[in-house]
Amino acid sequence: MQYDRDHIRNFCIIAHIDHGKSTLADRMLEKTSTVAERDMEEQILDNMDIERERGITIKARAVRLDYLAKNGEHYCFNLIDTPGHVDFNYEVSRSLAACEGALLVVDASQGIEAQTLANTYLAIEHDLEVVPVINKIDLPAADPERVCHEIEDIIGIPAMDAPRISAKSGVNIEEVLERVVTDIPAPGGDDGKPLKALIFDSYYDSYKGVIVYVRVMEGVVRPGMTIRMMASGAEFTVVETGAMGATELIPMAELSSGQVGFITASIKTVQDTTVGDTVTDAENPAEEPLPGYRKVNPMVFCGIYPADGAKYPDLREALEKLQLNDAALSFEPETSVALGFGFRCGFLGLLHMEIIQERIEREFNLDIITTAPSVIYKVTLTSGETLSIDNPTNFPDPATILEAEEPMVAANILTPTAYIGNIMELCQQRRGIYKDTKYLDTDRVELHYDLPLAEIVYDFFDALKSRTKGYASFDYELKNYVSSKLVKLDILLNGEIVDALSFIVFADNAYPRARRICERLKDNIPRQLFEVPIQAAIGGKIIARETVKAMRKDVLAKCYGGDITRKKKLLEKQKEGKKRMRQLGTVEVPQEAFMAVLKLDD
Ligand SMILES: Nc1nc2c(ncn2[C@@H]2O[C@H](COP(=O)(O)OP(=O)(O)OP(=O)(O)O)[C@@H](O)[C@H]2O)c(=O)[nH]1
Repeated sequence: MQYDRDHIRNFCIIAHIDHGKSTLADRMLEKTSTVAERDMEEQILDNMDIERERGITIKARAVRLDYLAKNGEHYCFNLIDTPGHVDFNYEVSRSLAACEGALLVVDASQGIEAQTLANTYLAIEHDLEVVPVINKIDLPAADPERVCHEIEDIIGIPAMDAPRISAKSGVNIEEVLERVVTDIPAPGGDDGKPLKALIFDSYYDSYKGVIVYVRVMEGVVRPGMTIRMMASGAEFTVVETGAMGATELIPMAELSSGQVGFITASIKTVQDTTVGDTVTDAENPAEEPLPGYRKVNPMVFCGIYPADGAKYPDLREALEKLQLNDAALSFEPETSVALGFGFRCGFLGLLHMEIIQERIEREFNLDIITTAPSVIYKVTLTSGETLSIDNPTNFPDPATILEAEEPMVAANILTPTAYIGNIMELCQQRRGIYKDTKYLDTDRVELHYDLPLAEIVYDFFDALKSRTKGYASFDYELKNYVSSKLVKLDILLNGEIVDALSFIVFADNAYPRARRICERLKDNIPRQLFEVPIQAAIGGKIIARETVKAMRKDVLAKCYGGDITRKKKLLEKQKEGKKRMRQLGTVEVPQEAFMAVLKLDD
């Protein structure tokens, strides 16, 4: 069906995690018969397995719906799904830039939370029309009246007549669809101008190459045209253009301004189609790209090694395949004395890192060992040279360092007032610098802290949740680099440095941290045939020590009598048990030890 621009609505759904964004999207697909009910798999928009299991949306997706409104006219809805986690904030901002409006879903039992605010501010910044929707009215704890007031008081947009719905049981979904028609403006744009299309997502398809999701702002794009990516400069000939159905791509002769759709052009890698870039016509290029493009840099790094060294090529293949679809994932080969050949991998944040690790293990069936996550430190040497260090092993000798700097983030913590004390204590422990407190209403505040990224990277979010019974939410963005007293802590097992366990720590915390790590390693390393000293050292000076006592474990001891098959079985079993162990020098270390080192919070 053809729609004129007045009958197009481009919008997204924004919400705090778990407030029901994906469920509402599914209901809208159903009600507009975009997907027949029998084909309706739970949460079509979340189409990765892990997403479905974890119930979180990782990548932005878009879908086109045809809606027959009460006024008897057909409307084309382009619904753009946005990721819901702080790691993916940039992708969210690009998805918003593709829209004219946003449905703001708020859980009627929870009210406004950190991501609700963060996303709403982003939407307002992008001049979107924000339409509040109160969800989960079926819950006994639902208090839609209070939540409407909250939206008016805190965000400052009218909300008293917001649709009150239950996305789960399908109550009042029609009302939401009508609001999209009446409240969200139609897109603008001029087909006569040179092409400008915003890339807001892309993924790799083994038949068509990269499928680029775009919002056309000006001009027209059609098959046969030569297009240029304005940031990367790469040029391609368009093979196909069209719209996104819920389960398939629908080819169309062209995409004109105001429309959301896809382009294929035999593009081999998503690196050529970075989110936020502008697609233009190579023969009649736009003068300026669309605003807001940013190169996304990984913030957190860790080493990934195959548990079985022979699987190194398989690990490379897995990472290459994952990267086809994930421009934010970076990796390069590295070697560790302890772990052999592996890769240094860069991620947007911890969630992103966990997702990639999980996918390598599940989708590629590889056992891997990951080293402690690290941020990028900047070091200026006495020679004047400056270094970026993403691997603790490369941290230079303290004597050669003039200045070391670490990344700071501006953190935004939303909490009921009852937990302010607990949170301040936690932030203090993590070297946070208090900025200010903003009272949102009588029982809720927003705390602002500057925190070192290294201190929140591993378990800050969990620690925050446990100190606030899950009520606080948290959001951050990279702020700047500040000078800091940093040292490299080395761990020695049986007198040998294990490079994969080295990490960088704030100098004043080095002693307690070293002691704690030695204790943890002692708990995690099983007894061996000989006594194993565990030591922590800074630049050769030992600052903590524990010992794993020797023990001889003879698995055959129980096997008196000579049944050889039983003996074999026991030996096999012992071998199984060993698989997850790693020989580090002379000592066998289980995989868990690598992560145990990082748990700061007891
Ligand atoms: N009782 C009730 N539960 C709901 C309703 N809508 C969604 N849920 C449930 O809330 C949980 C989260 O819903 P999702 O739609 O996955 O939330 P989301 O906002 O998409 O979450 P992310 O994708 O992780 O940001 C799921 O268990 C849903 O079944 C509702 O109207 N009532």
